[in-house]
Amino acid sequence: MAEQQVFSIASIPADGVGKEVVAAGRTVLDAMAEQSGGAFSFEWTEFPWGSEYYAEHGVMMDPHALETLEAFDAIYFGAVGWENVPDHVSLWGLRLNITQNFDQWANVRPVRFLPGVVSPLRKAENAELDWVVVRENSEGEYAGLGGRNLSGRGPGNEVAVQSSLFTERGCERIIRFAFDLARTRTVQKVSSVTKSNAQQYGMVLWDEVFARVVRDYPDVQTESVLVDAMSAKFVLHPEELSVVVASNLNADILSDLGSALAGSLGLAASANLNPERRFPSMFEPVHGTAPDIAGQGIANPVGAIASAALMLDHFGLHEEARRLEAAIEATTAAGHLTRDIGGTADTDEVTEAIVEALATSPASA
Ligand SMILES: NC(=O)c1ccc[n+]([C@@H]2O[C@H](COP(=O)([O-])OP(=O)(O)OC[C@H]3O[C@@H](n4cnc5c(N)ncnc54)[C@H](O)[C@@H]3O)[C@@H](O)[C@H]2O)c1
Ligand SMILES: O=C(O)C[C@@H](O)C(=O)O
Ligand SMILES: [K+]
Ligand SMILES: [Mn+2]
Repeated sequence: MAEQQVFSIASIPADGVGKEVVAAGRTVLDAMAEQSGGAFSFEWTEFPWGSEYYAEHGVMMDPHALETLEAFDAIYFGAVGWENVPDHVSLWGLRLNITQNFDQWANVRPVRFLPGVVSPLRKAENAELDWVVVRENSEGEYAGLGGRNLSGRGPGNEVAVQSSLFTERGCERIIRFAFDLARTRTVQKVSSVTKSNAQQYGMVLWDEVFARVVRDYPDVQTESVLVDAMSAKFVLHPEELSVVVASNLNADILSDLGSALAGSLGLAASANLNPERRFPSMFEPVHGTAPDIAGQGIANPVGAIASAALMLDHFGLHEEARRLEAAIEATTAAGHLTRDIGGTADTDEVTEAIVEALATSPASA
């Protein structure tokens, strides 16, 4: 028998529904390991970092957290943000602390339409819709550059500067990533998104890099679209999309729009990748902590479980990743739906249904 593959995963459920959906994802992955008959398994270490940790320690994560996390094969993340901590403190203290320090510069966010889930898009009824947002995840509007109270102008006159950073290397690596991804897809097309009519420095640089990189991929269709027009295109002509590459903030917004069009924020998966594999990559649902429904056991676990499928891909377990995606589809098709997508099932029921769907499809390993 082949040697058992053991993957060590740091889980950081953090806050709100993050805890509920990470628990669901772990249940599913452990069931898959069990079904593999010993071919692979997951060694979990859970970290208590997040807003409750902040209340106790005054920091979002342990001061040595990054050193600790470096040893893992991957990070499985929930969501961060709660009312006791300002959102910019919790986000920078946890999610962005990890993505930026581990140079997880490519954030892959597929927009997937699932059987049995009603989309608010009329087009979804008669077109095969399937696209992926590639988010630049290391610079742009999230460079963290700026400051407040620059010259002590006195009460009522405060000023703040928030600068974007665009580097030629940063643009080039994410644009090439988008093209390489497009080559693996049925429709080989890359749509580049900026706002370069107004943002005349950084986003013009992005456009110029895009125009240069395009020449290396003559087999791939391309377009350059302004972000306001792209948001309309998501709604009116989504069938024309395959890979959509955009800066950090623009892609953040577009990916929530994409999830909503597919039916709910609770469905969308994401991978924060360090493609060089110098650091661990991090897998998390696109959504946040959903304070309005947290603690009730009704969160949609599909986004987190589909993120686990992206993690399986990262481990090289591609057939298992496809098997998990098929199990998610079988589950929604059979009507196991949480409330956000019009059903009545709770988190555990959907999770169990996915585990059962896996049990009836043969393991590949
Ligand atoms: N990556 C992250 O950790 C991340 C992402 C987004 C927001 N946040 C944080 O989360 C907090 C809440 O932010 P928000 O309200 O803007 O966005 P949100 O994604 O938490 O919630 C927006 C809406 O989507 C719904 N929703 C989200 N996930 C769901 C799920 N799994 N199942 C069913 N419904 C779901 C919520 O109930 C809410 O109505 C803030 O503190 C914010 O900073 C964190
Ligand atoms: O933009 C962020 O980093 C927070 C959140 O909105 C996300 O999509 O991860
Ligand atoms: K998240
Ligand atoms: Mn977001």
